[in-house]
Amino acid sequence: MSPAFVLEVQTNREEEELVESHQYHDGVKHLCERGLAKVPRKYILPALERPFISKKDGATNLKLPVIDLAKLQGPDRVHTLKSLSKACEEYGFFQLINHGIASESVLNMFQAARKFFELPFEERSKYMSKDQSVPVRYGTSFNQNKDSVFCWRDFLKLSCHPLSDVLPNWPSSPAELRQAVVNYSKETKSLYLMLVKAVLESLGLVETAENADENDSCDHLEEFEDGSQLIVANFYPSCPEPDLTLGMTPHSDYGFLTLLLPDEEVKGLQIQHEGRWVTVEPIPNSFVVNVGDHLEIFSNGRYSSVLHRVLVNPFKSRMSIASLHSLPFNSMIRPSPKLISDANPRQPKHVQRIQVLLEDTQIF
Ligand SMILES: O=C(O)CCC(=O)C(=O)O
Ligand SMILES: [Fe+2]
Repeated sequence: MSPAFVLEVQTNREEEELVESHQYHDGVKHLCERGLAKVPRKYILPALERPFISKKDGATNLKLPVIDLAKLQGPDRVHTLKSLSKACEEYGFFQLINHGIASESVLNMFQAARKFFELPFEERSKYMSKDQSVPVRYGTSFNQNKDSVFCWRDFLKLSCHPLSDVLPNWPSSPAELRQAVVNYSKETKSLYLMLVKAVLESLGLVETAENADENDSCDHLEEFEDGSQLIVANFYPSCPEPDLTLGMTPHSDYGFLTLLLPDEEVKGLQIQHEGRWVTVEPIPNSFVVNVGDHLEIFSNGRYSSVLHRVLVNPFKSRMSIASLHSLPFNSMIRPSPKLISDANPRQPKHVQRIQVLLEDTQIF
């Protein structure tokens, strides 16, 4: 074979890959709409990273520890705080029931997000951007600018703080989206603040509700009130070969807490627990809440930001809505001094696990 011929074949292949990779950047939904019988090479994970490599993986469904918000606010608070602490230490996850957010608000949020994903590609693609700091971003995979293998997910990310600044940038279509996200983000923010208060209390950083000096606990909460909030709508189309790819590859969330509404009909979220992948069984009308990297750092490793991932399936698309919360942009996240002691020294290893970092958040 002449060198010129080899070069030509190589160039053609590179060109093909370029054309292909452009298609992949348009998202999985767009790709599936054109009909797919097989998973394209770009989404095929190396054999050892595929979802069903071990028989044990995913064989068990897991009922996460349940925290009842109504009990957290009543006479059972101290006992419930202990359960909260145990869940954050042992699982990094819990399900929150009786959360008080109206089902209408949840439904409207899901419906608006679903309608967004159903818009023609030209409309959705207006919000594609490489810039991670923009207040609205439609995209695909985990980080499409870095991933060598893509995951089977499209997303819409809406920055929610401060609302008055970001709102004019949010998609104007579908018509109901802005109002649905405003309502939902306000409700999840106040729920998050209740949970943060409980978390601080469970770590012994504020006094129990009955004894607390109002001003003292408010001081602590101010930074959290002004914190960042990102709402992420995830869409995972059904997949012809689900054992070759993942909706989201193993990751931990960057913030303090994530309040997740998983699809109630379609399972898919798996967490790493006791050395294996287990599938979360969502309880209807509840949130799945997880500890993020910033809380792991802040708690000096007492609470765990646990790896999780998402399976896809050949039958049905899946949706989830995540609300990720942390301190304001540019804040320093470091272990609370009260949680560092000779017996529990500062744990630098916990800082290294951060995988998704808001660009301006410093961690040291
Ligand atoms: O779709 C899910 O159940 C999980 C989504 C997730 O992990 C995330 O958005 O960070
Ligand atoms: Fe996550």
